[in-house]
Amino acid sequence: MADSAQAQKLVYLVTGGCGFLGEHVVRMLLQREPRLGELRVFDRHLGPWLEELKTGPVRVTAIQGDVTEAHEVAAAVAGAHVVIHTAGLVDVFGRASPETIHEVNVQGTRNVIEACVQTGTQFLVYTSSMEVVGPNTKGHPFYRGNEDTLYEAVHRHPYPCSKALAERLVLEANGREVHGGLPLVTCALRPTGIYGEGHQIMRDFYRQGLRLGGWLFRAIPASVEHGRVYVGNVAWMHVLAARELERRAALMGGQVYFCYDGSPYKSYEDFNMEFLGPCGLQLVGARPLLPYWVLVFLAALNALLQWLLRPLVLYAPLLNPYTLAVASTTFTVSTDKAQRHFGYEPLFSWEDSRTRTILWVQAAGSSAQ
Ligand SMILES: NC(=O)C1=CN([C@@H]2O[C@H](COP(=O)(O)OP(=O)(O)OC[C@H]3O[C@@H](n4cnc5c(N)ncnc54)[C@H](O)[C@@H]3O)[C@@H](O)[C@H]2O)C=CC1
Ligand SMILES: CC(C)CCC[C@@H](C)[C@H]1CC[C@H]2[C@@H]3[C@H](O)CC4=CC(=O)CC[C@]4(C)[C@H]3CC[C@]12C
Repeated sequence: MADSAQAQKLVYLVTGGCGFLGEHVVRMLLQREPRLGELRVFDRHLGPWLEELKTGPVRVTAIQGDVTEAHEVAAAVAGAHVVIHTAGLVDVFGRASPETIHEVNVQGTRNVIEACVQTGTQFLVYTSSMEVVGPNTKGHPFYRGNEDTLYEAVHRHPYPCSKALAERLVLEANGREVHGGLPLVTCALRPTGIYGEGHQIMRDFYRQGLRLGGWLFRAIPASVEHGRVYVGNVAWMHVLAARELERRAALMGGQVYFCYDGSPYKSYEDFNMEFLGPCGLQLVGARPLLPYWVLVFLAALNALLQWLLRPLVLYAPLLNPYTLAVASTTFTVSTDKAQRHFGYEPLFSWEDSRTRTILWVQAAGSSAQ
């Protein structure tokens, strides 16, 4: 990827390329990366939509594989110039065991790093999460913070623990010598709560509202701000970061970047209503209908039931002590680091992001998608 090879076509690998974010990264690369020569999409479950991409000018290679299998990862990485590692087990509901979450998120990331080192792939962008910072278990607010804001990051839940460990591995790997003698250049992107087309929890809230006759009931005070970012902008940030890692290796290598855009600061529920409202739902109550201690009790009861029922059935409701703590603690970012370091500007305005999401909720809510 030297100056003389400006026209060189590059091979990109996207792990988790069939997930909610991964699919947007894949489509964004195809639309906006002029140097793309081959796109490898690696996922445990390949989506049927990949077939339609194979007819375009860029070679799209679908690879069914598991990031926990080092040899499968190494085979997929071999010959790639850039890896965008989005694959992960996103589970804060207790569906998977802590061991499985660790295996996929930490060992999987270790496998990706080692594959880059062994095969000589020099550029790695990792999808981290706001959760590597917080909210912490003490419920301290993180109000319009940035990458340098001091915050007591205390993790107990397996998901944020795994993302924090994996992020550290990626950052520590920056500068390692890869096969061929060049240095590995890595960075980590930390999205806040991602929304947009394909957001399953949003679809679930919509369906639940429809079942309740069009009503949703406020659980969290409107004053609690929750950071959200549109999936198209998160994808765009990945594409830009991957593109600029080579040119700005000294500046970007080993750095973390929060993902941000023009989405407004609101509570989790009020933000969701930006989409669910136009789809005909109403949020009842200016204040939470239940006192907070009742929610704490219900969340604890859900956790107990999950544990008791585990031998018989998987009981994994949205409300548990961890999700309640995340939803009821202010966590918002305000930063321009990605703009300063690699020229990121959101590709989609808030109005555009909102419209696209509303159209998707309407379509997804009424189909079996
Ligand atoms: N959804 C959100 O709000 C946020 C997500 N993130 C991170 O973004 C990344 C993508 O998340 P989403 O798209 O929301 O999740 P997702 O569950 O929709 O996508 C993850 C993809 O990874 C694949 N995958 C899981 N285990 C795998 C394995 N062992 N081997 C190969 N592929 C595997 C899944 O099949 C899936 O296609 C994750 O790393 C997550 O931690 C970060 C912040 C917020
Ligand atoms: C009435 C209930 C208390 C409402 C429950 C909402 C929760 C299911 C969601 C509230 C906040 C979400 C999390 C947040 O957006 C940050 C995240 C980052 C990630 O990396 C993965 C997803 C998530 C943990 C996200 C999950 C759902 C919530 C807990």
